[in-house]
Amino acid sequence: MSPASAADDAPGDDLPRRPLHHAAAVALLSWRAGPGLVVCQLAVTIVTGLLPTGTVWGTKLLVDGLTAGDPDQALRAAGGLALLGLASGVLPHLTAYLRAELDRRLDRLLQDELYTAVTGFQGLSRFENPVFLDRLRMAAEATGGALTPVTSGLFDAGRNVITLVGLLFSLTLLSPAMAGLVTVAAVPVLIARMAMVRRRVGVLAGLSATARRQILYSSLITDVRAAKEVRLFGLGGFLKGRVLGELARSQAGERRLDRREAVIQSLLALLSTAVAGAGLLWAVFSALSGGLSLGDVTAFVAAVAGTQTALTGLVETVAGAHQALLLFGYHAEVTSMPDDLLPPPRESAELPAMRHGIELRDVWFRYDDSHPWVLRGVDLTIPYGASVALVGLNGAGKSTLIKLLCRFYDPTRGAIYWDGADLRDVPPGELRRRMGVLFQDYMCYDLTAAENIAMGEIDALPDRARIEAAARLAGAHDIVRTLPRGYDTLLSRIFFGLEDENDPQAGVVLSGGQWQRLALARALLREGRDLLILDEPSAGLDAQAEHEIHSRLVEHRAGRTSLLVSHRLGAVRAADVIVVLRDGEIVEQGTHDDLMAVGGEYAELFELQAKDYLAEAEPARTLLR
Ligand SMILES: Nc1ncnc2c1ncn2[C@@H]1O[C@H](COP(=O)(O)OP(=O)(O)OP(=O)(O)O)[C@@H](O)[C@H]1O
Repeated sequence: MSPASAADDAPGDDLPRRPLHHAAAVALLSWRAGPGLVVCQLAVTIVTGLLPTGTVWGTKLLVDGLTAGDPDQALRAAGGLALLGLASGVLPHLTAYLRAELDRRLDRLLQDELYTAVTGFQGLSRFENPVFLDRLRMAAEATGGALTPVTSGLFDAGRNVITLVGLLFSLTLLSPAMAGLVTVAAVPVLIARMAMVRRRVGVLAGLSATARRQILYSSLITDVRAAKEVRLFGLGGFLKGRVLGELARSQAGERRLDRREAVIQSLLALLSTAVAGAGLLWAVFSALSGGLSLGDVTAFVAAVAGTQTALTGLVETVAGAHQALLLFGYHAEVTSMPDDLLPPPRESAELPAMRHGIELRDVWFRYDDSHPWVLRGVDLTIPYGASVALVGLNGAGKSTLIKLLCRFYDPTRGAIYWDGADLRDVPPGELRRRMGVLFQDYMCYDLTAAENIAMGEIDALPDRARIEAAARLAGAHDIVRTLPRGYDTLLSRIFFGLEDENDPQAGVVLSGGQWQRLALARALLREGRDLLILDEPSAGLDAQAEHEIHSRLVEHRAGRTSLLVSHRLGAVRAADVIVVLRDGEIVEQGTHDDLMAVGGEYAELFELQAKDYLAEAEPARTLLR
């Protein structure tokens, strides 16, 4: 296993720990998101936290003033209570606005951090690792307002603590024993709730593989690319069964959890009721024996209820925040992961323009320790200015070799040198800027034709002449020209805006070969790069287009360092060097004539293809006659 994937798997599927550390990180992020908002919320929190204590004492003064026949005290208390009532009515709205605004800013920051981290991973191995993908999904769940229980929770907890201190102080004046009992009774509630939260997040994390499969199956039901086969092969029922099966599995886990929580919550409610009941009995007996005034009893009952409410609120706040913090733990984990290429690429190193070429020295590669070798001791030179063609049967390792040249992975053993510099010492961004690449599984972007080509070099987007030149070279210009809005035609079934939706010519769907030409134009837009790599550039093209494009490419590649992968051997015969790969090993290399003279694997494949073409041509000619 590569060091990066080992780090991704360890320590298993357990939950990120250190909730207090994460709470501090969220507090710091909130401060970065809006220091003014945080200060305002703090002020509002302190005032709101003192409101219940003020109300308890205001009520006691009012009742005592009324029973003692003291109108001044009663009126002052009533006025104070009215002000407290006003504050209780207004402050929640102010709090809600401040929270929402802080959450919006925090969310932008979190998403920025997450996407910066994910786009910063230079290799591909993470994105093929299901453990990492699960963590990424959990990390993404920490955005979109999921951290509200933490940000609001920090203030809510502060408010509840202030309320509690005030009420417990009042309660201690009336009955120290009762104050102690209420506090002690809250401890098991807190412990039980925390355990419940940890368990819930643990169960949800354990179900993430189920959720991943559920998403996979349901996307197959709705994906336009799968729609043809799903209908033709009648796979709808099968896929639906899979989705519902996974759903039932995840719901069973959640159901067990809900039942367990319902039982524990009921027991905790019983405990709170018993404590409140005991307090009420004590107050009644004390009042009957003359130990407490009517105002004291009112204040006591309100204080016990207020304390229990504040304690329950505190426990719920902490529990909710704890759950969100565990999600934030995944976010913190993903955003602090080191690069998956080890050792981390040096950002400052420069890659000089190519002078001599690229050399693979005894390169061995496998995707993972558990996978078989894909490349076995490859020694290959791509000389500067030469066109090299790579051929071989399916699975021989051709695309893998290209991925290593782009440094999406590092060789497991051996090394690749660019003019003598080990690719491990070259910043991947710098390396990739030197290349134009057409991948076998190229992208079709839901963007305009011009944008689809400009994706190869986004700075060239305003330069229509350059885009057109690349399109001409790839044989795409005549196709794009005839589109309803030429280069500005949206290539998509999905319409972006309402105005587009009403335009019947808004989105255009291209054929496979037409997409192929656009993807080729994208690679050719990166003109003047040191290395041009084309992996099956004519796979989807008709015979005429293939011939036309290959003739142009032969011309274009002349004098340029290039690597061409193709199964159509007629297309590679003009290459300076043809390399035959079999099961990850180079078995032959030389010019077309050399290899034909040797009569080995290349010659055999070439003759086979040539014979097929001739055999196909013969009946066609007969038919035409
Ligand atoms: N991401 C991956 N993870 C694990 N194994 C992979 C991965 N990509 C390719 N392989 C395996 O590596 C081997 C070589 O695949 P590769 O795509 O390099 O072959 P290829 O020569 O380009 O084949 P083709 O002519 O079919 O395109 C195959 O056995 C394939 O299963």
